[in-house]
Amino acid sequence: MPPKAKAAGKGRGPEKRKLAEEFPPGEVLTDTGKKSWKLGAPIGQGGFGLLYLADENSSKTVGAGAPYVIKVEPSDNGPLFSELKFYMRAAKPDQIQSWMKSHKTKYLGVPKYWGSGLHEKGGNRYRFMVMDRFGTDLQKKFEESGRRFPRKVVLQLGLRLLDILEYIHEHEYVHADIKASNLLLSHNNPNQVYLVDYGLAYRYSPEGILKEYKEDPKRCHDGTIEFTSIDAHKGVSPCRRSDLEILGYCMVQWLCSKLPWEDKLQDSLYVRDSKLRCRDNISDFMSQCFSSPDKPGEKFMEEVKTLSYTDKPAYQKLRSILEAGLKSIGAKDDDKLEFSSSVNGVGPLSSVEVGPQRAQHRKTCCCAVMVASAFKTWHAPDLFEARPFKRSPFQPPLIEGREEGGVSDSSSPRQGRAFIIQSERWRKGGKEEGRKERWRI
Ligand SMILES: Nc1ncnc2c1ncn2[C@@H]1O[C@H](COP(=O)(O)OP(=O)(O)OP(=O)(O)O)[C@@H](O)[C@H]1O
Repeated sequence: MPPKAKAAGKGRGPEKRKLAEEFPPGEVLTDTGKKSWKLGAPIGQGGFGLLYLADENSSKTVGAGAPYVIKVEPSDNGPLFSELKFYMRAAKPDQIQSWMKSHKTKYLGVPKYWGSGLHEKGGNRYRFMVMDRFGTDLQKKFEESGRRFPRKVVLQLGLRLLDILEYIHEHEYVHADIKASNLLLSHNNPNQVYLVDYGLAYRYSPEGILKEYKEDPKRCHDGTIEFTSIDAHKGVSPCRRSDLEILGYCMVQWLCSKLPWEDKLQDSLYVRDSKLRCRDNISDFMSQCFSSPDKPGEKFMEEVKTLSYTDKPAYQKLRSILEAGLKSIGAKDDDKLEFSSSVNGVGPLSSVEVGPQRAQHRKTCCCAVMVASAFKTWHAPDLFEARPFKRSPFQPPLIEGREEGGVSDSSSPRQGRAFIIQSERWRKGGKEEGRKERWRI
Protein backbone atom coordinates (compact mmCIF):
# COMPACT_ATOMS: atom_id res chain seq x y z
CA MET A 1 0.00 0.00 0.00
CA PRO A 2 1.36 3.42 -0.82
CA PRO A 3 2.50 5.44 2.17
CA LYS A 4 0.60 8.41 3.55
CA ALA A 5 1.46 11.92 2.57
CA LYS A 6 4.92 12.97 3.50
CA ALA A 7 6.18 16.47 4.00
CA ALA A 8 8.82 18.35 2.08
CA GLY A 9 11.91 17.42 0.13
CA LYS A 10 12.23 13.74 0.15
CA GLY A 11 11.17 10.49 1.58
CA ARG A 12 8.34 8.78 3.26
CA GLY A 13 7.51 8.51 6.92
CA PRO A 14 9.75 6.29 9.02
CA GLU A 15 7.99 3.06 8.22
CA LYS A 16 9.06 -0.08 10.03
CA ARG A 17 10.57 -1.87 7.06
CA LYS A 18 13.48 -4.22 7.26
CA LEU A 19 16.70 -2.75 5.88
CA ALA A 20 18.98 -4.74 3.63
CA GLU A 21 22.35 -5.60 5.14
CA GLU A 22 25.29 -3.82 3.59
CA PHE A 23 27.03 -6.07 1.08
CA PRO A 24 30.79 -5.72 0.63
CA PRO A 25 32.08 -4.28 -2.65
CA GLY A 26 32.67 -7.12 -5.10
CA GLU A 27 29.52 -9.07 -4.19
CA VAL A 28 28.20 -10.70 -7.37
CA LEU A 29 24.45 -10.88 -8.04
CA THR A 30 22.89 -12.89 -10.88
CA ASP A 31 19.64 -11.66 -12.40
CA THR A 32 16.73 -13.69 -13.79
CA GLY A 33 18.27 -13.48 -17.27
CA LYS A 34 21.45 -15.18 -15.87
CA LYS A 35 23.50 -12.03 -16.26
CA SER A 36 25.94 -11.31 -13.42
CA TRP A 37 26.47 -7.91 -11.86
CA LYS A 38 29.15 -6.74 -9.46
CA LEU A 39 28.48 -4.35 -6.60
CA GLY A 40 30.63 -1.35 -5.74
CA ALA A 41 30.23 1.08 -2.83
CA PRO A 42 26.79 1.93 -1.46
CA ILE A 43 25.75 5.42 -2.60
CA GLY A 44 22.32 5.92 -1.14
CA GLN A 45 19.76 4.73 1.30
CA GLY A 46 16.02 4.77 0.78
CA GLY A 47 13.25 3.62 3.06
CA PHE A 48 13.65 0.21 1.39
CA GLY A 49 17.33 -0.58 1.83
CA LEU A 50 20.47 0.34 0.00
CA LEU A 51 21.54 1.51 -3.40
CA TYR A 52 24.96 0.41 -4.71
CA LEU A 53 27.17 1.42 -7.59
CA ALA A 54 27.37 -1.52 -9.97
CA ASP A 55 28.72 -2.83 -13.26
CA GLU A 56 28.58 -5.94 -15.38
CA ASN A 57 30.58 -8.65 -13.64
CA SER A 58 34.25 -8.78 -14.61
CA SER A 59 37.63 -9.09 -12.94
CA LYS A 60 37.72 -5.29 -12.47
CA THR A 61 36.56 -3.60 -9.28
CA VAL A 62 33.55 -1.32 -9.57
CA GLY A 63 34.79 2.25 -9.32
CA ALA A 64 33.29 5.68 -8.74
CA GLY A 65 32.43 6.05 -12.45
CA ALA A 66 30.19 2.95 -12.53
CA PRO A 67 27.37 3.22 -15.10
CA TYR A 68 24.70 1.31 -13.14
CA VAL A 69 23.19 1.20 -9.68
CA ILE A 70 21.52 -1.72 -7.95
CA LYS A 71 18.72 -1.29 -5.43
CA VAL A 72 18.56 -4.08 -2.87
CA GLU A 73 15.91 -4.79 -0.27
CA PRO A 74 14.77 -7.81 1.75
CA SER A 75 12.53 -9.85 -0.54
CA ASP A 76 9.48 -9.63 1.73
CA ASN A 77 9.37 -5.80 1.61
CA GLY A 78 6.81 -4.45 -0.85
CA PRO A 79 8.03 -1.10 -2.22
CA LEU A 80 10.77 -2.31 -4.52
CA PHE A 81 8.41 -5.03 -5.77
CA SER A 82 5.85 -2.50 -7.01
CA GLU A 83 8.53 -0.21 -8.43
CA LEU A 84 10.03 -3.20 -10.19
CA LYS A 85 6.66 -3.95 -11.84
CA PHE A 86 6.70 -0.48 -13.38
CA TYR A 87 10.26 -0.87 -14.65
CA MET A 88 9.64 -4.34 -16.09
CA ARG A 89 6.47 -3.23 -17.89
CA ALA A 90 7.51 0.20 -19.08
CA ALA A 91 11.25 0.88 -18.88
CA LYS A 92 13.01 -1.78 -20.92
CA PRO A 93 15.82 -0.22 -22.96
CA ASP A 94 14.31 -1.26 -26.33
CA GLN A 95 10.90 0.21 -25.40
CA ILE A 96 12.51 3.54 -24.50
CA GLN A 97 14.73 3.45 -27.57
CA SER A 98 11.88 2.84 -29.98
CA TRP A 99 9.76 5.60 -28.38
CA MET A 100 12.66 8.03 -28.76
CA LYS A 101 13.03 7.03 -32.40
CA SER A 102 9.34 7.35 -33.22
CA HIS A 103 8.98 10.64 -31.31
CA LYS A 104 12.29 12.02 -32.59
CA THR A 105 13.50 12.96 -29.11
CA LYS A 106 17.21 13.15 -28.34
CA TYR A 107 16.74 11.60 -24.93
CA LEU A 108 13.92 10.60 -22.61
CA GLY A 109 14.28 11.05 -18.86
CA VAL A 110 12.97 7.64 -17.88
CA PRO A 111 15.63 5.46 -16.22
CA LYS A 112 16.34 2.23 -18.07
CA TYR A 113 15.74 -1.13 -16.42
CA TRP A 114 18.62 -3.56 -16.92
CA GLY A 115 17.62 -6.58 -14.88
CA SER A 116 16.41 -7.87 -11.54
CA GLY A 117 16.45 -10.97 -9.41
CA LEU A 118 16.69 -12.53 -6.00
CA HIS A 119 19.93 -12.94 -4.10
CA GLU A 120 20.54 -15.17 -1.08
CA LYS A 121 23.07 -14.44 1.61
CA GLY A 122 23.45 -15.64 5.20
CA GLY A 123 20.11 -17.43 5.00
CA ASN A 124 18.30 -14.24 3.92
CA ARG A 125 16.68 -13.45 0.56
CA TYR A 126 17.00 -10.07 -1.13
CA ARG A 127 15.29 -8.56 -4.15
CA PHE A 128 17.41 -6.41 -6.42
CA MET A 129 16.99 -4.27 -9.50
CA VAL A 130 19.63 -2.87 -11.86
CA MET A 131 19.06 0.57 -13.36
CA ASP A 132 20.98 3.51 -14.86
CA ARG A 133 23.20 5.43 -12.50
CA PHE A 134 22.52 9.16 -12.11
CA GLY A 135 24.07 12.17 -10.40
CA THR A 136 22.75 14.85 -8.07
CA ASP A 137 19.06 15.56 -7.46
CA LEU A 138 17.29 18.83 -8.21
CA GLN A 139 16.28 19.42 -4.59
CA LYS A 140 19.98 19.94 -3.85
CA LYS A 141 20.26 22.28 -6.84
CA PHE A 142 17.18 24.13 -5.59
CA GLU A 143 18.67 24.62 -2.12
CA GLU A 144 22.03 25.66 -3.59
CA SER A 145 20.26 28.26 -5.74
CA GLY A 146 18.56 29.87 -2.70
CA ARG A 147 15.33 27.96 -3.40
CA ARG A 148 14.58 29.60 -6.73
CA PHE A 149 15.25 28.45 -10.27
CA PRO A 150 15.49 30.84 -13.23
CA ARG A 151 12.38 30.91 -15.35
CA LYS A 152 14.14 29.47 -18.38
CA VAL A 153 15.20 26.33 -16.56
CA VAL A 154 11.74 25.86 -15.00
CA LEU A 155 10.13 25.97 -18.44
CA GLN A 156 12.73 23.57 -19.81
CA LEU A 157 12.19 21.17 -16.90
CA GLY A 158 8.47 21.39 -17.61
CA LEU A 159 9.10 20.42 -21.23
CA ARG A 160 11.35 17.49 -20.26
CA LEU A 161 8.71 16.32 -17.77
CA LEU A 162 5.94 16.51 -20.36
CA ASP A 163 7.99 14.12 -22.52
CA ILE A 164 8.52 11.79 -19.57
CA LEU A 165 4.88 11.90 -18.47
CA GLU A 166 3.54 11.34 -21.96
CA TYR A 167 5.76 8.26 -22.21
CA ILE A 168 4.79 6.73 -18.87
CA HIS A 169 1.10 7.62 -19.37
CA GLU A 170 1.14 5.92 -22.77
CA HIS A 171 2.60 2.87 -20.99
CA GLU A 172 -0.38 2.64 -18.59
CA TYR A 173 1.25 4.33 -15.59
CA VAL A 174 1.14 7.60 -13.69
CA HIS A 175 4.01 8.61 -11.40
CA ALA A 176 2.11 10.49 -8.66
CA ASP A 177 5.16 11.83 -6.82
CA ILE A 178 6.92 14.32 -9.07
CA LYS A 179 9.21 16.64 -7.09
CA ALA A 180 12.73 18.00 -7.24
CA SER A 181 14.22 15.26 -5.05
CA ASN A 182 12.90 12.65 -7.50
CA LEU A 183 14.54 14.41 -10.44
CA LEU A 184 18.15 13.36 -10.92
CA LEU A 185 20.67 14.75 -13.36
CA SER A 186 22.49 12.33 -15.62
CA HIS A 187 25.83 11.24 -14.20
CA ASN A 188 27.68 12.36 -17.34
CA ASN A 189 25.50 15.06 -18.83
CA PRO A 190 24.42 18.01 -16.65
CA ASN A 191 21.74 18.92 -19.20
CA GLN A 192 19.71 15.75 -18.88
CA VAL A 193 17.21 15.13 -16.13
CA TYR A 194 15.55 11.83 -15.15
CA LEU A 195 12.44 11.11 -13.12
CA VAL A 196 13.10 8.37 -10.52
CA ASP A 197 11.26 6.67 -7.65
CA TYR A 198 8.32 4.77 -9.08
CA GLY A 199 7.37 3.46 -5.62
CA LEU A 200 4.02 5.30 -5.81
CA ALA A 201 3.51 4.83 -9.56
CA TYR A 202 0.00 3.60 -10.34
CA ARG A 203 -1.25 1.55 -13.28
CA TYR A 204 -4.22 3.74 -14.10
CA SER A 205 -5.03 1.91 -17.32
CA PRO A 206 -4.21 -1.82 -17.12
CA GLU A 207 -4.53 -3.41 -20.58
CA GLY A 208 -5.95 -0.05 -21.74
CA ILE A 209 -8.95 -0.13 -19.36
CA LEU A 210 -9.16 3.14 -17.46
CA LYS A 211 -9.82 3.06 -13.72
CA GLU A 212 -13.00 4.76 -12.61
CA TYR A 213 -13.21 7.77 -10.29
CA LYS A 214 -13.79 6.48 -6.75
CA GLU A 215 -13.13 8.35 -3.50
CA ASP A 216 -11.73 6.24 -0.68
CA PRO A 217 -11.55 8.11 2.64
CA LYS A 218 -8.89 5.66 3.90
CA ARG A 219 -6.45 6.71 1.18
CA CYS A 220 -6.68 10.50 1.43
CA HIS A 221 -3.59 12.68 0.92
CA ASP A 222 -1.24 10.00 -0.55
CA GLY A 223 1.95 11.42 -2.02
CA THR A 224 4.04 14.40 -0.93
CA ILE A 225 1.70 16.75 0.86
CA GLU A 226 2.71 20.10 -0.67
CA PHE A 227 2.58 18.83 -4.25
CA THR A 228 0.06 16.01 -4.20
CA SER A 229 -3.01 16.34 -6.41
CA ILE A 230 -6.56 17.20 -5.40
CA ASP A 231 -7.51 13.68 -6.55
CA ALA A 232 -5.04 12.21 -4.06
CA HIS A 233 -6.25 14.52 -1.27
CA LYS A 234 -9.72 13.06 -1.86
CA GLY A 235 -8.47 9.48 -1.72
CA VAL A 236 -8.92 8.88 -5.46
CA SER A 237 -6.29 6.86 -7.32
CA PRO A 238 -4.04 9.17 -9.32
CA CYS A 239 -4.67 9.71 -13.03
CA ARG A 240 -2.95 11.63 -15.83
CA ARG A 241 -4.33 15.01 -14.78
CA SER A 242 -2.96 14.37 -11.24
CA ASP A 243 0.60 14.17 -12.60
CA LEU A 244 0.15 17.43 -14.51
CA GLU A 245 -1.35 19.19 -11.51
CA ILE A 246 1.63 18.07 -9.38
CA LEU A 247 4.00 19.29 -12.08
CA GLY A 248 2.19 22.67 -12.05
CA TYR A 249 2.72 23.04 -8.27
CA CYS A 250 6.39 22.05 -8.63
CA MET A 251 7.00 24.64 -11.36
CA VAL A 252 5.32 27.37 -9.31
CA GLN A 253 7.42 26.47 -6.26
CA TRP A 254 10.64 26.45 -8.30
CA LEU A 255 9.78 29.94 -9.56
CA CYS A 256 8.53 31.62 -6.41
CA SER A 257 10.33 29.59 -3.73
CA LYS A 258 7.36 28.54 -1.67
CA LEU A 259 3.74 27.50 -2.23
CA PRO A 260 1.15 29.43 -0.21
CA TRP A 261 0.21 26.38 1.92
CA GLU A 262 3.79 25.39 2.82
CA ASP A 263 3.56 26.94 6.29
CA LYS A 264 0.79 24.56 7.31
CA LEU A 265 1.76 21.23 5.80
CA GLN A 266 0.79 19.35 8.96
CA ASP A 267 -2.84 20.25 8.25
CA SER A 268 -3.72 18.10 5.23
CA LEU A 269 -7.28 19.43 5.05
CA TYR A 270 -5.97 23.00 4.97
CA VAL A 271 -3.59 22.03 2.14
CA ARG A 272 -6.41 20.29 0.26
CA ASP A 273 -8.76 23.29 0.68
CA SER A 274 -6.04 25.74 -0.38
CA LYS A 275 -5.52 23.72 -3.56
CA LEU A 276 -9.28 23.63 -4.20
CA ARG A 277 -9.38 27.42 -3.82
CA CYS A 278 -6.39 27.68 -6.16
CA ARG A 279 -8.21 25.60 -8.79
CA ASP A 280 -11.34 27.73 -8.45
CA ASN A 281 -9.40 30.94 -8.98
CA ILE A 282 -6.03 30.30 -10.57
CA SER A 283 -5.39 33.98 -11.18
CA ASP A 284 -5.84 34.74 -7.49
CA PHE A 285 -3.51 31.83 -6.58
CA MET A 286 -0.87 33.24 -8.92
CA SER A 287 -1.18 36.64 -7.23
CA GLN A 288 -0.45 34.95 -3.91
CA CYS A 289 2.71 33.44 -5.41
CA PHE A 290 4.03 36.31 -7.52
CA SER A 291 4.06 39.99 -6.68
CA SER A 292 4.71 41.07 -10.27
CA PRO A 293 1.77 41.42 -12.70
CA ASP A 294 3.45 38.76 -14.79
CA LYS A 295 2.13 35.39 -13.57
CA PRO A 296 3.98 32.51 -15.21
CA GLY A 297 2.25 29.17 -15.08
CA GLU A 298 -1.31 30.48 -15.17
CA LYS A 299 -2.09 29.20 -18.67
CA PHE A 300 -0.56 25.82 -17.91
CA MET A 301 -2.70 25.39 -14.82
CA GLU A 302 -5.83 26.62 -16.62
CA GLU A 303 -5.28 23.96 -19.26
CA VAL A 304 -4.78 21.23 -16.61
CA LYS A 305 -8.00 22.38 -14.92
CA THR A 306 -10.01 21.50 -18.04
CA LEU A 307 -9.06 17.83 -17.76
CA SER A 308 -11.57 15.32 -16.43
CA TYR A 309 -10.45 12.23 -14.46
CA THR A 310 -10.12 9.97 -17.50
CA ASP A 311 -9.05 12.58 -20.08
CA LYS A 312 -5.88 12.20 -22.07
CA PRO A 313 -3.98 15.49 -21.66
CA ALA A 314 -3.20 17.58 -24.72
CA TYR A 315 0.57 17.21 -24.25
CA GLN A 316 1.37 19.20 -27.36
CA LYS A 317 -0.80 22.11 -26.28
CA LEU A 318 0.89 22.09 -22.85
CA ARG A 319 4.29 22.07 -24.57
CA SER A 320 3.24 25.06 -26.69
CA ILE A 321 2.28 26.96 -23.52
CA LEU A 322 5.74 26.38 -22.04
CA GLU A 323 7.47 27.20 -25.34
CA ALA A 324 5.50 30.46 -25.52
CA GLY A 325 6.75 31.18 -21.98
CA LEU A 326 10.34 30.74 -23.20
CA LYS A 327 9.70 33.03 -26.14
CA SER A 328 8.20 35.70 -23.89
CA ILE A 329 11.49 35.97 -21.98
CA GLY A 330 13.57 35.94 -25.16
CA ALA A 331 14.87 32.42 -24.52
CA LYS A 332 14.67 29.18 -26.42
CA ASP A 333 14.96 25.55 -25.48
CA ASP A 334 18.66 25.12 -26.21
CA ASP A 335 18.88 21.86 -24.19
CA LYS A 336 21.17 23.51 -21.62
CA LEU A 337 19.96 23.38 -18.03
CA GLU A 338 21.47 26.35 -16.22
CA PHE A 339 20.30 26.48 -12.61
CA SER A 340 22.20 29.53 -11.49
CA SER A 341 20.26 32.80 -11.67
CA SER A 342 23.49 34.68 -12.37
CA VAL A 343 23.48 32.91 -15.73
CA ASN A 344 19.84 33.35 -16.66
CA GLY A 345 18.46 36.17 -14.60
CA VAL A 346 16.02 35.56 -11.78
CA GLY A 347 12.37 34.70 -12.24
CA PRO A 348 9.47 37.00 -11.38
CA LEU A 349 9.32 38.44 -7.88
CA SER A 350 7.86 36.16 -5.26
CA SER A 351 5.08 37.23 -2.91
CA VAL A 352 6.31 34.89 -0.19
CA GLU A 353 8.61 36.69 2.20
CA VAL A 354 11.80 34.93 3.17
CA GLY A 355 12.64 35.81 6.76
CA PRO A 356 16.19 36.84 7.71
CA GLN A 357 16.86 33.70 9.75
CA ARG A 358 15.75 31.46 6.90
CA ALA A 359 17.82 33.48 4.45
CA GLN A 360 20.84 33.05 6.75
CA HIS A 361 20.18 29.32 6.96
CA ARG A 362 20.10 29.09 3.16
CA LYS A 363 23.29 31.09 2.86
CA THR A 364 25.04 28.83 5.36
CA CYS A 365 23.86 25.70 3.57
CA CYS A 366 25.02 27.03 0.17
CA CYS A 367 28.50 27.81 1.51
CA ALA A 368 28.74 24.42 3.15
CA VAL A 369 27.62 22.69 -0.06
CA MET A 370 30.41 24.43 -1.97
CA VAL A 371 33.03 23.57 0.65
CA ALA A 372 31.86 20.00 1.01
CA SER A 373 31.69 19.37 -2.72
CA ALA A 374 35.33 20.45 -2.88
CA PHE A 375 36.12 17.35 -0.82
CA LYS A 376 34.60 15.11 -3.50
CA THR A 377 34.91 12.13 -1.19
CA TRP A 378 31.45 10.70 -1.39
CA HIS A 379 32.72 7.18 -1.88
CA ALA A 380 35.19 7.18 1.00
CA PRO A 381 34.07 5.57 4.25
CA ASP A 382 32.00 7.84 6.46
CA LEU A 383 29.86 7.73 9.53
CA PHE A 384 26.14 7.22 9.57
CA GLU A 385 24.66 7.61 12.96
CA ALA A 386 21.31 8.09 14.62
CA ARG A 387 21.15 10.49 17.55
CA PRO A 388 18.50 12.31 19.50
CA PHE A 389 16.88 15.20 17.69
CA LYS A 390 18.62 18.51 18.29
CA ARG A 391 17.86 21.40 15.98
CA SER A 392 20.70 23.57 14.78
CA PRO A 393 20.17 27.34 15.21
CA PHE A 394 19.80 27.71 11.44
CA GLN A 395 17.40 24.86 10.95
CA PRO A 396 13.76 25.82 10.34
CA PRO A 397 11.38 23.70 12.42
CA LEU A 398 10.21 20.49 10.82
CA ILE A 399 6.47 20.48 11.30
CA GLU A 400 5.39 16.95 10.53
CA GLY A 401 6.69 14.07 8.48
CA ARG A 402 10.18 13.46 7.26
CA GLU A 403 12.81 15.67 5.73
CA GLU A 404 16.19 15.07 4.16
CA GLY A 405 18.55 17.97 4.42
CA GLY A 406 21.53 19.26 2.54
CA VAL A 407 25.07 19.80 3.65
CA SER A 408 26.18 21.86 6.61
CA ASP A 409 29.37 22.58 8.44
CA SER A 410 29.29 21.13 11.94
CA SER A 411 31.28 19.30 14.61
CA SER A 412 31.10 15.60 15.10
CA PRO A 413 30.83 14.56 18.75
CA ARG A 414 33.43 11.88 18.06
CA GLN A 415 35.79 13.21 15.45
CA GLY A 416 36.10 16.97 15.75
CA ARG A 417 35.34 19.13 12.71
CA ALA A 418 33.13 17.57 10.07
CA PHE A 419 30.45 18.23 7.46
CA ILE A 420 26.99 16.82 7.62
CA ILE A 421 26.59 15.49 4.08
CA GLN A 422 23.09 14.15 4.41
CA SER A 423 20.67 14.52 7.23
CA GLU A 424 17.28 13.14 7.82
CA ARG A 425 14.86 13.99 10.59
CA TRP A 426 11.31 13.03 11.24
CA ARG A 427 8.45 14.12 13.39
CA LYS A 428 5.16 12.34 13.88
CA GLY A 429 2.02 13.16 15.86
CA GLY A 430 3.54 16.48 16.91
CA LYS A 431 6.54 14.72 18.45
CA GLU A 432 10.14 14.91 17.28
CA GLU A 433 11.10 11.30 16.79
CA GLY A 434 14.63 11.20 15.55
CA ARG A 435 17.41 12.28 13.31
CA LYS A 436 20.09 10.53 11.29
CA GLU A 437 23.17 12.15 9.87
CA ARG A 438 25.86 11.16 7.46
CA TRP A 439 29.12 12.86 8.31
CA ARG A 440 32.12 13.56 6.16
CA ILE A 441 35.23 14.15 8.25
N1 LIG B 1 19.61 5.60 -10.36
C1 LIG B 1 20.16 6.32 -9.37
N2 LIG B 1 21.43 6.77 -9.47
C2 LIG B 1 22.00 7.48 -8.47
N3 LIG B 1 21.36 7.80 -7.32
C3 LIG B 1 20.09 7.38 -7.17
C4 LIG B 1 19.43 6.62 -8.18
N4 LIG B 1 18.17 6.32 -7.75
C5 LIG B 1 18.06 6.88 -6.54
N5 LIG B 1 19.20 7.51 -6.19
C6 LIG B 1 19.46 8.21 -4.93
O1 LIG B 1 19.58 7.21 -3.91
C7 LIG B 1 18.86 7.57 -2.74
C8 LIG B 1 17.82 6.51 -2.43
O2 LIG B 1 16.90 6.53 -3.49
P1 LIG B 1 15.49 5.79 -3.52
O3 LIG B 1 14.66 6.39 -4.59
O4 LIG B 1 15.68 4.37 -3.64
O5 LIG B 1 15.01 6.02 -2.09
P2 LIG B 1 14.03 7.03 -1.44
O6 LIG B 1 13.17 7.65 -2.45
O7 LIG B 1 14.76 7.93 -0.56
O8 LIG B 1 13.34 6.02 -0.51
P3 LIG B 1 11.97 5.33 -0.56
O9 LIG B 1 11.31 5.79 -1.81
O10 LIG B 1 12.21 3.87 -0.53
O11 LIG B 1 11.39 5.83 0.70
C9 LIG B 1 18.27 8.94 -3.02
O12 LIG B 1 19.13 9.91 -2.48
C10 LIG B 1 18.28 9.06 -4.54
O13 LIG B 1 18.45 10.40 -4.97
